[in-house]
Amino acid sequence: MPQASPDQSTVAIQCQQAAVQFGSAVFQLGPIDLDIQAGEIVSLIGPSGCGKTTLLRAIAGLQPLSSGSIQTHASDTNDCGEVGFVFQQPALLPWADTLSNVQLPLDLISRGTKKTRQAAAIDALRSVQLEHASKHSPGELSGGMQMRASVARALVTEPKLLLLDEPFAALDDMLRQDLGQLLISLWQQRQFTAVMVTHNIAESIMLSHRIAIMRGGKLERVIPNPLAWPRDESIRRTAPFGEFYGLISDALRGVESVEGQV
Ligand SMILES: Nc1ncnc2c1ncn2[C@@H]1O[C@H](COP(=O)(O)OP(=O)(O)OP(=O)(O)O)[C@@H](O)[C@H]1O
Repeated sequence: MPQASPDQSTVAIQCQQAAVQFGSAVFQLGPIDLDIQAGEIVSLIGPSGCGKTTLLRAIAGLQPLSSGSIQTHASDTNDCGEVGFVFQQPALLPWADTLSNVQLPLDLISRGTKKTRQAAAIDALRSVQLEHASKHSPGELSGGMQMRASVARALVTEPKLLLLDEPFAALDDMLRQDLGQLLISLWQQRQFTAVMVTHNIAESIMLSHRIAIMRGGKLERVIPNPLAWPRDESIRRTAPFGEFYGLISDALRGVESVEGQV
C-alpha cells in the first residue's frame, strides 16, 4: 500500500549550522538548521540570489561547507545511486537514445548486469509513460517528454533522496501541472525524500509537505503545508488552497502574518 504521508520518525537530512562562504564574495549562506524527515518533500522558495541552489548543492555534497554540517541518509552509505538530481534543463546526451540516457546512472555506478540495468531503465521509462520513446533520441522528444526522461533518469537508481532545481520552470503551465502530478504519483510508489527549488508558489504548495522561505542566504521560516496529501489539481480551486497561497505570498514579501517553524 502506498504511504499517505512522510515517516515522521526518521530524519533524512539534517543541516546543523550549515554555512557556505564564497571566497571574498559578500554572499553568505546560513548558518542553517533544518531537519527533513524521510519521505518528506520540502520546497525552497525565495527571491533570486537568496541561496536556494547553493543550499541544494550543499545538501547534495556538491558545495563544500565553510562551517557546520549536513548529514543525509544517503551520506550514510557509499552508494552513488542514493541521490537523484533533476535540473531545470533535462541535460540528456543528444547522441544517445532515451533508454541509454535513462540507463546511464546505472552504467556509471556499474550496478547489476547489462540486462538488469536495461530492465530497470525500461521500468523507469514506463513509470513516466515514456516507454514507447525508448529508441528516440532526445532531439526527437518534446520538452515535456525530455523532462520526463530526466525524471526517469533521476529515479532509475531508486534513490532515497531526490534533489530538484526548478525542474519544471522551462515548461508551460499545463505541462508543469502534469509533471507535478507525475511526481506525486511516483512519490506514492517510492516515498523518496525530496528537496525542490522553485519560484512558483502554487507548485510549492501542490508538491511539498513543508515550504522553506529563504532570504539573503538565511532560512527565514519553514511553513508546514496544511493541505491534505497527496493532492490533485482540483485542490487549486479550493478556499484553503487560496488562503495558503496568500499566506506564502505574505511570507515571501516579508509580511509578518504567519507562524513558521524551523
Ligand atoms: N560558485 C560561486 N562563487 C561565488 N558566488 C556564488 C557561487 N555560486 C553562487 N554564488 C552566489 O551566491 C548567491 C546565491 O546564489 P544561488 O544560485 O544559490 O541563489 P538562488 O536563490 O538559487 O538564485 P536564483 O533563484 O536566481 O536561481 C548569489 O549571489 C550568487 O552570485
